[in-house]
Amino acid sequence: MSALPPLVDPAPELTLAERRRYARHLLLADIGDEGQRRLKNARVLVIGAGGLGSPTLLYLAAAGVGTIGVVDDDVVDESNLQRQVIHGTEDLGRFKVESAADAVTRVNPLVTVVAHRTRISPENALELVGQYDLVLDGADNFATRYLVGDACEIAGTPCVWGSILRFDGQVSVFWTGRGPVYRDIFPEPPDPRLVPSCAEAGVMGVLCASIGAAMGAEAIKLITGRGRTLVGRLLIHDSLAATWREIAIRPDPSRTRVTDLHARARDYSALCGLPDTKENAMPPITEVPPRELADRLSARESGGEPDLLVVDVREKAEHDIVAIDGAELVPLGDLLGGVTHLPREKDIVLFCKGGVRSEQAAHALLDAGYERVSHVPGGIMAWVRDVDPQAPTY
Ligand SMILES: Nc1ncnc2c1ncn2[C@@H]1O[C@H](COP(=O)(O)OP(=O)(O)OP(=O)(O)O)[C@@H](O)[C@H]1O
Repeated sequence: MSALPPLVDPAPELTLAERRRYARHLLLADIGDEGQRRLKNARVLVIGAGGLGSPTLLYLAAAGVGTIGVVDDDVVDESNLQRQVIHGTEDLGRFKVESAADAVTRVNPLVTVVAHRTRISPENALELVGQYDLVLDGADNFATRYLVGDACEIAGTPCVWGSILRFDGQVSVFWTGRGPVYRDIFPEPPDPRLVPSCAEAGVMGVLCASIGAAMGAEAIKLITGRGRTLVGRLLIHDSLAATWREIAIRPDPSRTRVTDLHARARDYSALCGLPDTKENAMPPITEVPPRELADRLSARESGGEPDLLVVDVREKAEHDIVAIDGAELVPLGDLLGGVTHLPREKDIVLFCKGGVRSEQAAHALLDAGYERVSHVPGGIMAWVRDVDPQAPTY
């Protein structure tokens, strides 16, 4: 097997407590005392304490990776617990980085965990990545994947990348100078209509363990310089068929290297949810707060507001959990794909779960020549909070 040189120098020595704890690693010829000391000296940044971040963080901690950074700005939601096993029911509503940091310390108090309670963005990505030897990308959106891939390319840092959707997963290692990077394999951001998120399409929870464990193994091999890594290979897992296959991947020599994250800010923000820079900002969409929408829907009931058309751009499965009476369901993909044509004379108010998809739908309608288009900031989650607090959330 052709191994890469170890990423990290060994720490001077292991303590007695460490020797006891890592005894089963010390027995392995390919880890042993030296490999364990390299793990002790390693600094690894995990992007996202969600589905993939959960198992990778727990296993990296258990394995004795000396410094583990975790970056996330989200809080634990009930719908996360089906797969984000680093969080428990008692952690609902807590910041994920805080809940994850507590879990890491419970698993292994000998490692240091650094909680970065923020969203990785073009402004902070290089500074964050620059503090670590290795990055594990467990984010759930393309904007972040491109951003993390670009930041790692600029910093020369290897990135263990994983992705999951429904019953399928993929994993690889991107490392400039050694093999391809994310943009070599996925040169252009995909059409947002073709890339549903797990929140829209669903994901089998246990898949996080399969892909997260593969990511953790790559991290250990990179740090210790043992085994054959996934540099130059993309592993594709179909859990329904119980197959793992691999394809060879290589750098694209014609690709222009990314050297400036800010120049790419539009790419990231256009994809999903990262803030636009001032020069790239799209015109703001008129906002209809939930209470105002409730008033307008009541007015429509009694004959006022005859032109009001409220459109829910979420998926049917989400609509089945919680809905707004009197709204019409037109999933974003159908709306953008032209499957459904909304009447131009209506006063259209769009909403989704949190306000991202409805804003995207609003821009598409305005681009298509519609004039009376607005959306509900914060989506149905804000509606539940402000208008219908008894309704279920997800
Ligand atoms: N730019 C980013 N910076 C920091 N954390 C991020 C960024 N993008 C995504 N994440 C985090 O990555 C994690 C991904 O987790 P996961 O794929 O399980 O989805 P989720 O957002 O928790 O759940 P759902 O999509 O079902 O609402 C989330 O906790 C999310 O907050």
